[in-house]
Amino acid sequence: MKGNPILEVRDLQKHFHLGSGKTLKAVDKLNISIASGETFGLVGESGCGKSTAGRTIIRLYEATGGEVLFNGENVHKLRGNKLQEFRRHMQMVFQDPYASLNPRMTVGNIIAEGLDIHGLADGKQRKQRVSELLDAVGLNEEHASRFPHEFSGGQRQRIGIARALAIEPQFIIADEPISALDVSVQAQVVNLFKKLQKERGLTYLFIAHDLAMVKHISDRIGVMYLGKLVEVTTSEELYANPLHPYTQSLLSAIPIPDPEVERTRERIILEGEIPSPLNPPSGCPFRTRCPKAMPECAASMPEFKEVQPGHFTACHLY
Ligand SMILES: Nc1ncnc2c1ncn2[C@@H]1O[C@H](COP(=O)(O)OP(=O)(O)OP(=O)(O)O)[C@@H](O)[C@H]1O
Repeated sequence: MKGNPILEVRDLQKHFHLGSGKTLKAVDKLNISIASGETFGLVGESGCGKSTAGRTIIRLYEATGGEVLFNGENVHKLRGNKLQEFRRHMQMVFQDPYASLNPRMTVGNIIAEGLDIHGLADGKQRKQRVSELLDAVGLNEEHASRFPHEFSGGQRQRIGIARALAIEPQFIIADEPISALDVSVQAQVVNLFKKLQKERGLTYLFIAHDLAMVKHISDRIGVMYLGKLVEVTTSEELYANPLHPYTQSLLSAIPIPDPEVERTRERIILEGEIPSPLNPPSGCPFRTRCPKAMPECAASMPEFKEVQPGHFTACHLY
């Protein structure tokens, strides 16, 4: 990690208590530090707890346990003005650019919502800010009077990004912001995130299930499985030297454009489905699908530790 942490997540837990009296541990003792100006990619299959982690960090959900420190302050203890201030500094971009924009509001009013809530600009100044924001995300000021349905998926996500930027946050949680978009526009939106980061010194938590795209934006990547982090390291290191068998299988599923390499390389096909988080396996949560599982994997949960400089994993092989 480069620089001082802006966000520190310590032993974060989010449990859902279901009607049946059962408890679903969607996020189980998550630890992440993110430096100012860094992009941390959080990846894993559907249902592993990525969105719940993001929503608990930004306090859309109350945490069951652990803490989230933002600029050194415990987010889940903030009240009143301090909470309001935190809400200004951390914003979220959602996955579905169709569902997350109010269809009855003009684009200008959607983008200015944060300015209105926080009383940051009105009249001419508000209009000016909206037009600057549209420009920053590659749209133009005429778009302000239109409605979301008049735009393509990629353009709508640009509007969602402009809305998040309006109150000049330091930190953005992007929850699968490109998953709903056509492959051809995914790279454009990733490039927009990168450009905005450079211009504004933003820090990102970038949530994705697709390891291929996340590589292009992340400085470091954390891989999640059944509510737990199984591996964290830099993007380059994760691709060059994945340690956890789960990461190895995710990487082996990414197609390689060179047919000769693609034909000869080994694919790791995981057997079975992800176990239900309501009834997780004993020991390591991945052991029921792991091609390298050993008896001790059922007996105890491996410790999450630094096995090479800056490279952390939770696996009994190391
Ligand atoms: N509000 C909720 N009430 C009960 N269970 C929930 C709730 N939200 C999420 N879950 C459960 O928590 C687990 C983690 O879900 P989450 O949406 O965080 O995963 P994810 O990795 O982001 O998946 P996806 O990419 O499909 O959104 C899942 O088993 C899910 O069913």
